[in-house]
Amino acid sequence: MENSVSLSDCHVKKKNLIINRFHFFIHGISLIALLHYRITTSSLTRAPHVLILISELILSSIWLLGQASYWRPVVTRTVYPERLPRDEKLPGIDVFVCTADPSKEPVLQVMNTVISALALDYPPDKLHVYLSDDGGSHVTFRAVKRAWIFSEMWVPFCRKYRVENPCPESYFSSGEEESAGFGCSEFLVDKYNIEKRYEEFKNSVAKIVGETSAYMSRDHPSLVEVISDSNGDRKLPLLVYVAREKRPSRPHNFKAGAINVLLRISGMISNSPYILVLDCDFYCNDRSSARQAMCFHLDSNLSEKIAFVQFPQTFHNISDTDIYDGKLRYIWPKFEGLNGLRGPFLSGTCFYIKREALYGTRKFHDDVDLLRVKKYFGSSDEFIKSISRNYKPSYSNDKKFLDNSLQNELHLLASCSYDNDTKWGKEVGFRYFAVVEDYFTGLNLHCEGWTSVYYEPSRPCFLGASPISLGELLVQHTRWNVGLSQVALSRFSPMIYGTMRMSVFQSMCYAEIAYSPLYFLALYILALVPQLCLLQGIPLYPEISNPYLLVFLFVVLSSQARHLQDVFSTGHKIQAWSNEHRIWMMKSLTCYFYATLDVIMEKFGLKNNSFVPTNKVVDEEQAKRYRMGVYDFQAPAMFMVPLCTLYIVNVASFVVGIGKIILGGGNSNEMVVQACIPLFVAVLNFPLLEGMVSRKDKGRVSSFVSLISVLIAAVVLSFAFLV
Ligand SMILES: O=c1ccn([C@@H]2O[C@H](COP(=O)(O)OP(=O)(O)O[C@H]3O[C@H](CO)[C@@H](O)[C@H](O)[C@H]3O)[C@@H](O)[C@H]2O)c(=O)[nH]1
Ligand SMILES: [Mn+2]
Repeated sequence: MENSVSLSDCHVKKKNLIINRFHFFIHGISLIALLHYRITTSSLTRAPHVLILISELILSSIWLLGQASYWRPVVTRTVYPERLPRDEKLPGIDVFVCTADPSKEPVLQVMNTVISALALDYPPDKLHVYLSDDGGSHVTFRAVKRAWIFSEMWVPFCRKYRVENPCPESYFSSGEEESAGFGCSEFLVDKYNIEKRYEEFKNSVAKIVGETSAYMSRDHPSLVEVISDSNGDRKLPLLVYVAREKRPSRPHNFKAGAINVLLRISGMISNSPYILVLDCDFYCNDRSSARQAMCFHLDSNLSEKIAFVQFPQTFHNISDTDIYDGKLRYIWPKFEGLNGLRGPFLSGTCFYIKREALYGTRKFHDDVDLLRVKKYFGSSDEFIKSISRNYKPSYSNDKKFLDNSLQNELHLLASCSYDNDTKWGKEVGFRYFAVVEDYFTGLNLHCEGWTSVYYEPSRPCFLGASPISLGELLVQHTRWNVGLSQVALSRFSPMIYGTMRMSVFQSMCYAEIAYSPLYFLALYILALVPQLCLLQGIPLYPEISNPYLLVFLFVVLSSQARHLQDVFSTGHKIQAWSNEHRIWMMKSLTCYFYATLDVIMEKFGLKNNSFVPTNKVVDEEQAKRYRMGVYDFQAPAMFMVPLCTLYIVNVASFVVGIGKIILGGGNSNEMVVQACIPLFVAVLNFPLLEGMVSRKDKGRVSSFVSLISVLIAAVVLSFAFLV
C-alpha cells in the first residue's frame, strides 16, 4: 500500500511561532508579577481578596495550559494527490453517516449528506456508504431508497463533468461551477435534466415525510439492508442502511454506540481499512477529500503511526456577523499548533480514521488465544475472523440481498447487548465513558501512541450546520462541557492520565479543553465580587498612583492584543473579537456552570448521561434575525436568568459606584479601576439590555425572565448593603 515518494509536505509558520513565544514570555512574567502583588499586598484574610485571587489563578492556569498548543511549530500542510498509487491499488474506504432523530434532523439534509458521500471521487468498488439510523425511522428508510435512485444519475453526472461540489442541494442552490470547460450545450442539457430529477427527488422525500410518522423509536429490533441494487460490476459505491437494535432498558451509548455497530456491520460487508465519519448535517463539499486524506494515510513517512486525518469543521450557515461565534474560530488555530505535536484532537465528524486504530489490534500477538480475543470483541466468530488482515468479507458485490447466515450474524452484531462484557467502548471502537466520545476517543488513541494529522485545504471538504439561536448554542455547549467535565473529574484527567502516556505538551492541550468548564468559577467571581465591593467601597485593585496598576493594565492589554492578533491573522474583523468575548462570558456563566453541576450530580448518582442532538430544523423567523445580526433570546429561562441577573447587577453597581466616586470623593483613587469592570461588562453585553428593554420582536428577553432577574438582582444588591 505504501508509496516511496512523499505524498505530503508540511511547513512551519515561523512568524506565528515567534509571536507566540514572545507573548508567552512577557505575558507570563506579568502574570507572575500580578500574582505576587495579590499574595504580598492584598489582605488575604478578607473573603473578596481570596475570591479574586482564585479567579486570577484559574484564568492564569488555563492560559498556561493553552500555551502548549502555541509553543511548538505551527504547521500547515500540502498534499500531492497526483502521486497517489493507481486506483486499483488504493485501499477501501467505508463512510459512516449517523442520524438519530428525523424530527430534529431534516431527512432531506441527511439524504444530501449520503448522496454527497456516494459521489466522492474514489473508485466505486472501494467506497461503501453506511447510514446509521438511530431513530429506526420509517421516513429515513424510505427516503434512503429514493436517494439511491437519484444517486444513480447524480454520481455519473458528477463524474462526467468533474463537479467539485457533490452535494446536490448546495450545488443547485449556489449555482456554482459551470465546470471544467463543459460550458457546452450538452452540459447545460444534462444539468437541466438532473436538476429536474433533483426536484422530483425532493418532492418524493417531502411526500414520504408527509405520509410517514417521523416517530423516533427507542424500542425497535435491528434492521440492516443493502440499498444499492447494482449487479456485478459496480458503477456506484455500496449503500447500506443500518438501524441497530434499541431497547428502553438498555444503554445505547449515543453516537459512540452507533458508530461501534457500524464498525462491526461494515467489518462483515466491506471491511475497509479506512473510515470516514460524518454527522448527518456535514455534507461533502469537495469530491477529492478521500484522495487528500490518503496522501497522509499512504505517505510512507507517516502512515505507520497515523490514526486519523482530521479536517476542520466548517459551516455553511454562518452569517457575516457570526453573533454566536458559531465558527469556533478559536479552536482551529489550536489544531494547527497540535499538528506540531502528536496531532489534533478528534472532532467527531470530517475525519478519515484507520480501522486498526479503533480495534486496537496492534497489542495482540499472532499467537493470542481465541478466548482473550472474544473478551475484547465479543462472541461473533465471523467478526473475529474479520479482524485478521487477510480476511475477505463473505458478502460479495454481486448480491443485492444478504444471505441468511450473514443476516443472522449482522443481527447479532447490531443487537443492544453485544457490547456487554466486552471491551467495546472501553478499549475497542469509540469510547463510551464521556458524552464527548470524539474528544475522549482521540485522547485514548494519542495515549496509545497513535498520531493524527490536521489538514485544512483552501476549499472546505465538508460543510455542516451550526446552531443559529442562543438557546441551541447553549444547549450544545452544555452537553460538550458535561462530557469534558466527566473526563476532567475522572481518572482520565489529562494532566495525570495523559502525562503518564504522552508528552506534557500534548497533555496540556487536552487539559486546557477539559478544564475550561472551570471558567465558570472565575467568571462568576469577576461578575459579582468587584461589583459588590465597589458598592461597599472595598478596593480590590491597586490605586492609580501604585506602580502595580501598570502590571494589571499590561496583563489586560497583552491578552487583548494577543486575541486581536489571532482574530486578524485568521482573516476576521474586530467584530469577531467582541462576539467571541460576549459568547465566552455567556457560556461561562451558563454552560460551564451547569455542566460542572451536572457532573457533580452524576457523581452522586443523581443524574444520568444524555445526548440530545442539536436541532437542525431552521425556523425562518429565527434565521432572519440571525442573518440581521440580532440575538435570539428565546432561550430557556435557566440560561437567560443568570445572564440577565448578572447584567443588571453590573449596570446597577456601575451607576451607583460611579455616583459615589463623583459625589463622595474619598477613596475614589482606589475605586476607578474597579468601576471599569462592570462598565466593560455592560458595554460588551449591550444586546442583552436591548433585549430586556427596547426590543419588541419575538427574540427579545421574555418579561417573565426580566422580572425574575430584576428580583434576584435586587436580592444580590441588597446583600452588598447588608454585609
Ligand atoms: O444517540 C445519538 C445521538 C446523536 N447521534 C448523531 O451524532 C451526530 C452529532 O450530533 P449533533 O446533535 O449534531 O451534535 P453536535 O454537538 O453538533 O456534534 C458535535 O459534538 C459531538 C460530540 O458531543 C460530536 O459527536 C459531533 O461529531 C460534533 O460535530 C449527529 O449526526 C446525530 O445524528 C447519533 O447517531 N445517536
Ligand atoms: Mn451537529
